[in-house]
Amino acid sequence: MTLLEATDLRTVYGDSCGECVERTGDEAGRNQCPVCGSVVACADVSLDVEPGEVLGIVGESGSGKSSVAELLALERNADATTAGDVRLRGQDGNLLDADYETRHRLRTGEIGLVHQHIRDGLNLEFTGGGNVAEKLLAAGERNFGDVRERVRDRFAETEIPVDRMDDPAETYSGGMQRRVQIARALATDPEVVVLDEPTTGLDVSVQARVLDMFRRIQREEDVAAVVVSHDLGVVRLLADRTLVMRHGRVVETGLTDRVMEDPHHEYTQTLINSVI
Ligand SMILES: Nc1ncnc2c1ncn2[C@@H]1O[C@H](COP(=O)(O)OP(=O)(O)OP(=O)(O)O)[C@@H](O)[C@H]1O
Repeated sequence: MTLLEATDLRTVYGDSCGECVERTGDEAGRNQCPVCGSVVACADVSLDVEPGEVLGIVGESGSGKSSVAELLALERNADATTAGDVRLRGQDGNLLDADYETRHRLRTGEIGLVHQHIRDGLNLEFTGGGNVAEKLLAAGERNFGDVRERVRDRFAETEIPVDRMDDPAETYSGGMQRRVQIARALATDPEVVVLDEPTTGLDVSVQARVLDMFRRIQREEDVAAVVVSHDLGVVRLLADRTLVMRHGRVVETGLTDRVMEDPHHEYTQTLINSVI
């Protein structure tokens, strides 16, 4: 049974004139409405994630990936800017319409998010361990000893030196901060984690180690994930299925191996050729 299902996700920045969606997208070759200037960050985006599956979302900068990630991670609710339907197995109704408390509960318990920018995902003045503990406390854990034990386990699993647990996160290297973010996202054993550009700001050798670490944990714990990246290599390494975005629309979707080896859409072909 599908774990996470999203239908017709849409985010439009600006006072939409009503023609924005039909005047933008892949065929129109732009994401900005020529009539009113609104930016259609994403529209008509539908996807599903099976339990334990990794879905990749790839596309160039500005193609709408983070906008989709924000909606999937329940960072936003339906408002004048956004629309769509997000459902999680075992939960009632469209979660974009859910009240604040329900979304907060799901964000602390069932859906983890690794933000693109460290500053959005971590409080750098807190200790590294405190950043992970905060998530457990928000989810209702009250026993200090259990919280510390859990943080220690997550540090070990994400390969952060446990003896740095009580140091401020701002004293960590970029790779360690990214690992803390992943440890935090996984702290409460969520059903699904959304990783938005997990390699941003890391040099290549650190990127590879962080991705290998995530892949190992993802497989061991069988947690589902949505991995958003402009980097085909990241998606190729992690994702079972891949969705390609351009100008706020999905232009191709399929098994990652198929998309990489036999891309159907001209844009996907260009993306792949630019890497080879
Ligand atoms: N707050 C905002 N106000 C206006 N436009 C925005 C806002 N946030 C994003 N956009 C625009 O929406 C479009 C999609 O942005 P989004 O961040 O979702 O793309 P992306 O594929 O994740 O790119 P990147 O990897 O560079 O973040 C872009 O054209 C962007 O400029």
